[in-house]
Amino acid sequence: MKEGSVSQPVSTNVLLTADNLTCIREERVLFDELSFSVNAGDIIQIEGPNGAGKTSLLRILTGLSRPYDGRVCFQNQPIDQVSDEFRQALLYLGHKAGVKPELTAKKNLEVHLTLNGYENADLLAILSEVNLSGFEDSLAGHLSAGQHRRTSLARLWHTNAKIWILDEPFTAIDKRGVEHLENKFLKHADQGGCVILTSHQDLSVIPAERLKTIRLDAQED
Ligand SMILES: Nc1ncnc2c1ncn2[C@@H]1O[C@H](COP(=O)(O)OP(=O)(O)OP(=O)(O)O)[C@@H](O)[C@H]1O
Repeated sequence: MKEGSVSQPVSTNVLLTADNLTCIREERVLFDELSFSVNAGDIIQIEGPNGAGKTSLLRILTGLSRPYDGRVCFQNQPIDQVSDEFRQALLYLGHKAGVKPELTAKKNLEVHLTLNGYENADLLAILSEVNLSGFEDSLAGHLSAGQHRRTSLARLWHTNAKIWILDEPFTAIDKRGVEHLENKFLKHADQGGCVILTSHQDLSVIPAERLKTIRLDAQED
C-alpha cells in the first residue's frame, strides 16, 4: 500500500446492489432511480400491484434485461464485468416455472442440476423435500399446477448459489408448502445467502423484522 493511502473498508456482506435503476416499458416509467443493497442474510419481498414492474426489476437484477439507466453490482462489481462469478452465485426462478412438460419431474430436476454442474445429486430425496414422492416419474405436463411449481422449486434444495431471485415462488403452492418454503428461505439467509422474491401474499413464518420490503407503485395512465 502506498504511504499515506487509506484502505477502504470493503463490506463482504453486500451481495447485490441496485444503483439508481430506471426502467421504462412502452414509454411508461415503471421505476426511477431505484437504489438498494442486498446483504447476506437478507430476505427481500418486492411488492406492488399487477403491472408495477416487479418481474421487470427481477429480470434486471439477474442481468436478463438491461435497465434504461443505472446498474446492478455483484459484490460491488458491475454484473457484466463478473458474469461468470455472478452466474454461479445466482439461482433465478422465473414466474413461468421453467419446467419442460414432456419430461418427468425427476428428469427435469436432473437436467437442471447437470446443466449447472451438480453431479450425483439424490434426486428422490430432493423431490421428497418438495412433497413429490410418488410423482418422480410423472410427466411434468400431467402434474397439478402446484406440483408443477414444486418441480421447479426443488432446485432450491440442491444449490450452492447464494443469491436466490424468485418470481412468485408461492403461486399454486398450498399453505403447508408455503410454510416449508419460508423456512427454507430463513435457513438459506441464516447461512449467509439472500432471497429476493415477489409475492402477492403475506408471509406467515418469516418474522416481520427479518423481512425487508421494496414497494413499487401502480403505474398511472
Ligand atoms: N419486454 C417488455 N416489453 C414491453 N412491455 C413490457 C415488457 N416487459 C414488461 N412490460 C410491461 O411492463 C409492465 C410491468 O410488467 P411486469 O411484468 O414487470 O409487472 P409485475 O409487477 O411483475 O406484474 P404482475 O404482478 O402482474 O406479475 C407491464 O405493463 C408490462 O406489459
